[in-house]
Amino acid sequence: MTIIPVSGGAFAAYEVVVGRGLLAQAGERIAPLARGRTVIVTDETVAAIHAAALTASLSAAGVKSEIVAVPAGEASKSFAELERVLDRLLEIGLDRKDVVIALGGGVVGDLAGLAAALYMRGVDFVQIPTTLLAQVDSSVGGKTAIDTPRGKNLVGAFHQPRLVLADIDVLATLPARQVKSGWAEVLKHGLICDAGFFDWLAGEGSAGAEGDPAALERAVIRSVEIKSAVVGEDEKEAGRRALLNLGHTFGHAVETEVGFDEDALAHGEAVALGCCMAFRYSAREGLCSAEDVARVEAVVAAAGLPTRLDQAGVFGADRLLALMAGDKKAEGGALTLILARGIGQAFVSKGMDADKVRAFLIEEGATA
Ligand SMILES: NC(=O)c1ccc[n+]([C@@H]2O[C@H](COP(=O)([O-])OP(=O)(O)OC[C@H]3O[C@@H](n4cnc5c(N)ncnc54)[C@H](O)[C@@H]3O)[C@@H](O)[C@H]2O)c1
Ligand SMILES: O=C(O)C(=O)C[C@@H](O)[C@H](O)[C@H](O)COP(=O)(O)O
Ligand SMILES: [Zn+2]
Repeated sequence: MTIIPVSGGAFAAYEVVVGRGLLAQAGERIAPLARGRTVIVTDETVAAIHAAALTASLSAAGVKSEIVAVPAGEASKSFAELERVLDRLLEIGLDRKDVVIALGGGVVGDLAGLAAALYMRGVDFVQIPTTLLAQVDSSVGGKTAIDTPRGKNLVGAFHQPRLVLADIDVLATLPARQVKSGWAEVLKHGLICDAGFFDWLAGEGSAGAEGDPAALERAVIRSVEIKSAVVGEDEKEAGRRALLNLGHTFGHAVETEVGFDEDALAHGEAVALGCCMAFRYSAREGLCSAEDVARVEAVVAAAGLPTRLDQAGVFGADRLLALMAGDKKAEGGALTLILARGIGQAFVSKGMDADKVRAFLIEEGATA
């Protein structure tokens, strides 16, 4: 078991516990945080597989729990589901000393975290991430949000969890496509700031993309270390945290354009494609080498993830550009992109020239 602290002057420090068999220990770890009552927000798929182990563990530690389950999938990051969850918390009579537990992937974590941020102006919440993506990324750092038809994560709050329990064993039930989707965010962490980690992911560590638990555990630990360091320094994305958005300006626009249909394109797949696009754009600007681009594409493809826009569908350049202009990193109407001088050397690039980005999108296969 590994404990990674997340701390920054701006928020109360908490721990991310990574290891095996943690669901069975959840009750004793959560009991000191909860006066006696918790509500587990989960999705219907995860509820059927993992909720019983959690409720048993809570009950053994003397912690009462109720379950609120939303439909599985990105469509649950909506105003309608947020309202339904908040109404259930009110109906249950949760008070300010009680705790919300998010048991699920990034969808549940983002939705339950936002509900916890809003309920009675904020109650504590614990993240128990059950997808690889949620363990390496979404459960850490306090970004919570829902989507709107105008774009991803446009309504949300920063609300840090009190505790994160990343149990590697729960990943055994995760479909292979979801493991690969989470792997994209792992690769992203290497691409941002750790070339040695990326080398390991490309070689020996690549077994993680196929679900090997030992490789997954190491990938989760290093990813959380990287994310914890960035978030501790810049909780609200005033600067350096934007690096964690590598691949997301392109990726979120494409996800929005496919109507948040994760069967067509899962979030991690969009990030994989977006990272390849960010590297190609960087090479086009003379910032990184063609060799770096080829390596990134090869490692992404070897993990069974998309590298090119046409693998996600047919898109209009102007429509993608308009969606990118609505990205939260845009300033004064100008796009911000996360670009790279090489593998492990990402940087924030503000004030991008929209005409250049449009020309690039057309080169990438978007229609004029
Ligand atoms: N807040 C952040 O910092 C942050 C970071 C990255 C991604 N995100 C968000 O996370 C979301 C994607 O999260 P995700 O990829 O985890 O998707 P998800 O939450 O939709 O989970 C994917 C699928 O796996 C199922 N599932 C979850 N755990 C399982 C398990 N152990 N066994 C079997 N099935 C399981 C779910 O029911 C779902 O059908 C996106 O909305 C993205 O925007 C947020
Ligand atoms: O934690 C962050 O910061 C990230 O950017 C992590 C991303 O992987 C994640 O998808 C996040 O939800 C994107 O945030 P957004 O601010 O671009 O909506
Ligand atoms: Zn992401």
